[in-house]
Amino acid sequence: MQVTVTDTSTDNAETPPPPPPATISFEGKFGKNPLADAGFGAMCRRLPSVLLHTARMAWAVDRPGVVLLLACQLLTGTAAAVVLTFTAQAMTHILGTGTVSERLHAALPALIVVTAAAAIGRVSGALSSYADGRITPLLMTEADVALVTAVCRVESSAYGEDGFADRQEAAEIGVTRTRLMVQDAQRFMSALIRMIAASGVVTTLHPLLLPLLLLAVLPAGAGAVLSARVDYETHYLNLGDRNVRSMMRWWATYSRFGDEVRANGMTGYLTYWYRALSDRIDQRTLTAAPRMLHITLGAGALGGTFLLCTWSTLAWLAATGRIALPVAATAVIAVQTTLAALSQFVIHGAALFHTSLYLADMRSFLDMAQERAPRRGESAIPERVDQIRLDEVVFQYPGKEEPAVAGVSLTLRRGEILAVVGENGSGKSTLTKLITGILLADKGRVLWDDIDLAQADPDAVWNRTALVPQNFACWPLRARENITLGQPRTHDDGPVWDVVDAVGMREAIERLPQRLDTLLAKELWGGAELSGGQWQRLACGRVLYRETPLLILDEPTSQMDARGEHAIFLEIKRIAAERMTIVVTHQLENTKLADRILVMDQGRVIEQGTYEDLANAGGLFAELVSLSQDR
Ligand SMILES: Nc1ncnc2c1ncn2[C@@H]1O[C@H](COP(=O)(O)OP(=O)(O)OP(=O)(O)O)[C@@H](O)[C@H]1O
Repeated sequence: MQVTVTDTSTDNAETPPPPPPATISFEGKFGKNPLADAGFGAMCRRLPSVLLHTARMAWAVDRPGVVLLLACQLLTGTAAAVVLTFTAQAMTHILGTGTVSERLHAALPALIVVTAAAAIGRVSGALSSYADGRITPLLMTEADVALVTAVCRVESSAYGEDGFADRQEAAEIGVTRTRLMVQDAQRFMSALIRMIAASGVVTTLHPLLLPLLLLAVLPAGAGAVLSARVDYETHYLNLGDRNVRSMMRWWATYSRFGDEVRANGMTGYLTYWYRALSDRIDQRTLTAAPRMLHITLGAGALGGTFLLCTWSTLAWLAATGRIALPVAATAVIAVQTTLAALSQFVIHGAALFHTSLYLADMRSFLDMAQERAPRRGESAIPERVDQIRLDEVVFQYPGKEEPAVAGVSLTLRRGEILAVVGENGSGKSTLTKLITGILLADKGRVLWDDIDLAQADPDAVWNRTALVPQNFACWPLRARENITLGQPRTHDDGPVWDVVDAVGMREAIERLPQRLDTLLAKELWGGAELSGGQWQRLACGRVLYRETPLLILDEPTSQMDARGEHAIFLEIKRIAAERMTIVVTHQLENTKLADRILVMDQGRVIEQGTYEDLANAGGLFAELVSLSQDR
């Protein structure tokens, strides 16, 4: 992905104007719109597979609904054919010879059939809508859940891949379009059935009429498909900008960042930025409008001309006595009905095609996510892990020049507390991600009791890890779930309160309106908010609750007061004998509790030892200690 920031500053302006949002253009395989080379024929050929896919998805969520829908479709089509055929019969009688009452009498049976068939058509139409109403919400939920599950399951390295987030955004739009999927398919099918029925009747009246009618509606169909293509092209061009815009929208409006936005005077720039990006998106959309107009006008003119030919032909056939007058009258109705069915057929075919473009994005993202799901092997990890060993481990983030971890070897034993220190960007967090198997080493191995993480079932590994990352989540869930999230439920709250005590949160939780049941999201009705340090205590409580053989805390106390910090480190020491503990910290005083300190620099371990050893060794650690004391 290439990001270009255009600078609009001018030499003579006193202060340069704010920079506009970066222009994002895709390169590589996502640089090419999948529709760019697709012709009209290719697009039409897509419809059967879309219908099949829709049917399969619908079948998976609601079989009775699909059966009902199909039965109603057939019934609607048959009813339409019956209406048309018997209307023709009734017409022949009504416009035939005899007195009015004789003619009406003769037409009565046909009229009764027409009324009954029309009623059946209406009822089955209503039942079709009911079936659609049953299937669509289930389908949307399935698609939505599939997307969320797929994203939660990918290897975490996928997040850093170019195009992943934008494909995800496209898939999100696909999920919302699922709403139209069954409706479009249903309307298309019903128009198809009505069209077949009506065209059969029209052909029996005169063979010339059907080809002429087809010609009259084809331009409308082609126009609708071309418009769908233009719409999708615009959507494709706007995808990157839309994605950035929705991210920025969240950051700018999320209440948790509201103070920073206001107190730093960011509101003006953020709203300017949002407006500028929205204008850019609108600009692309507006550029498409004249193209759409040309397509619609062209299709309308061509279709109108052909329609005129159809009516003229019908008039000519009647005037020259090639068809009888009652047949001509029937033909008028049949032509109208066929025309309507044909128009519906092409319009809904185009709509189905349009929807399918977005659904294809969803499917291709799900495939992409599936390809990026962990495939590491199934080696089990024992309940008890006694040792973790890193063997010349190297890891480089995609697109980076230098490895973040550049050949680290170390052994961590059960009962040991390891502190990892080093300057910003030295590779500490990346090292913890490699130890937990969130990232897999490019070179070297990470062994848990001789089991290589590259071959181990990741869920088994993560069931035995507990991690407080630097950027931990403040879950909009109840206080209890903020501690138990990821663990099986217990019968009572005893173990939860034990952890609450360990992180010194009892008083704060008891003051909440519903104690452990309080929803920790002030934005939501009945919710409450915690302070930054309290949230951090809760995040520490969450990992302590897990009782796993590996405990990793990355800057766990950066927002805590001295009492909170003291409580956490006391607890870490108390439970250390049962597990391996890693603490990443910039508070060098806190490393005194560690059995061993690892000092990292540019992805390498450059010093290790106890606090006393390192503080007197005259190396980087000693320098950092003296800087921290120099106030
Ligand atoms: N997701 C990522 N994608 C690309 N590069 C990354 C990513 N995360 C970290 N890096 C890079 O890897 C290097 C090491 O980062 P890491 O987060 O491991 O450092 P750290 O020692 O934990 O830093 P800090 O003390 O600031 O938390 C840095 O150069 C950083 O820019």
